Amino acid sequence: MDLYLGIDYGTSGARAVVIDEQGNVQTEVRYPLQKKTAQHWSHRLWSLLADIPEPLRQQIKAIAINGTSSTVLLCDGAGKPVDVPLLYNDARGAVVLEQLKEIAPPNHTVLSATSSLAKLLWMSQQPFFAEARYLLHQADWLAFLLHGQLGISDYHNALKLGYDVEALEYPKWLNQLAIPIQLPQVLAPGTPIAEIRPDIAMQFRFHRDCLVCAGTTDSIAAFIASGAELPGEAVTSLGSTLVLKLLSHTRIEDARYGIYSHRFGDLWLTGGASNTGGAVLREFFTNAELENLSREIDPAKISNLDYYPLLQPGDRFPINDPKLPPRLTPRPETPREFLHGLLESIARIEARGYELLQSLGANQVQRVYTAGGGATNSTWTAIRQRHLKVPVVASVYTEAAYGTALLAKTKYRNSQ
Ligand SMILES: Nc1ncnc2c1ncn2[C@@H]1O[C@H](COP(=O)(O)OP(=O)(O)OP(=O)(O)O)[C@@H](O)[C@H]1O
Ligand SMILES: O=C(CO)[C@H](O)[C@H](O)CO
Repeated sequence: MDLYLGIDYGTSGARAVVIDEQGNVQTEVRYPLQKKTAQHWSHRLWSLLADIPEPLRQQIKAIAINGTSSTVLLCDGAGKPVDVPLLYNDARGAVVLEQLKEIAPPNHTVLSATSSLAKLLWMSQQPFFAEARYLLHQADWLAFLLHGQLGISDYHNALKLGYDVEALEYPKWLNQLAIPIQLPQVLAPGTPIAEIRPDIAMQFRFHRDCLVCAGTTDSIAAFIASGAELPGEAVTSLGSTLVLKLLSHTRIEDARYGIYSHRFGDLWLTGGASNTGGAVLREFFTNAELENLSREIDPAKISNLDYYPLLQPGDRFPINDPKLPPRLTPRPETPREFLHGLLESIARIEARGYELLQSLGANQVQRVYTAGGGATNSTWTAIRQRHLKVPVVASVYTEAAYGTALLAKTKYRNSQ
């Protein structure tokens, strides 16, 4: 039997899913991510591989990995990180935005405090930069651990670095930054890169010809897993963050609102990512409280509490402002009313996001699939449907790792 392994690195956890040729799940493994260091990521990678039953491991033909979008790190010529990674929502690049504005086209995706290019420019001005040879995304570095080749990425991860996903090259204006670093060579997501390193094949008993493929981002992987495939179909990832992806004939880029488009076959995956979402809910409620209190909420009733739920100042989409203050007051008397206000407010932000995408030219939303921890909340689904005014359905598969395994399978098959 030929099998395919997809690995997902999200905000709170790392997961692995093995699927067969028919797309059936053969096994699923998960670990929490507790530290924001590359060393912790690598420990988790070895644990995930070790937990896949050996008979399955031996039949895996291709592996792909997804990571959080715009989580980047610098490493030396041997692939050793020279400093801690900068996570997707790290906005310290705000201080270099004026410099970037002088060279990047107006409204370009990189003109955001959290873009990979803003992070790279910021890092290039730090003392540790002297040791750096390569800039890699989280998914690139994890795949490197398996295939051993440095400096390779995919055009989903490379979008926020400024890579031109239409012309399939780095734009000329990027050279003006003259940052002395090796930017990754960019492949189509899922492209087989190389066979798994022989020592790793030996240690974990993978077949020697198992291929490691170029990866993607966590939210695109969730989109692939969802079953959405037609223009006008969208996927909201309601995990720690709120991410919108709408399949469209039209490409849209607008840094004012943190809107960008990923290349997706012959179409565009338009959308944006907000810092609001489940991480704010988790700050105030346990998962059990979320379930129990949600059941007591009447979703047909509108909560007039108008929050902008954030854990710290700054959002990326649909308001792109690294200083945007959280708004979590007034605090009502009961936890139920407070939760109702939070769910309603996040639903408003989601609806505002889709309205913006459509007003800027994306296809009209026909249906919204949902992935992530928030997808299980039927009260929230009903509130969101009231705002979105289109059917809101659960994704066919909600695990991003499943989408990444599908990507590996499809690209492996096409390459044979
Ligand atoms: N019943 C619920 N209603 C609403 N939100 C929930 C519920 N249960 C869990 N959540 C939220 O879902 C989030 C966890 O979902 P998920 O595992 O998809 O998050 P994630 O951290 O984004 O995942 P990833 O690690 O893939 O990035 C938590 O932040 C939690 O607040
Ligand atoms: O930036 C994002 C998607 O474009 C997400 O917020 C991040 O990947 C974490 O899920």
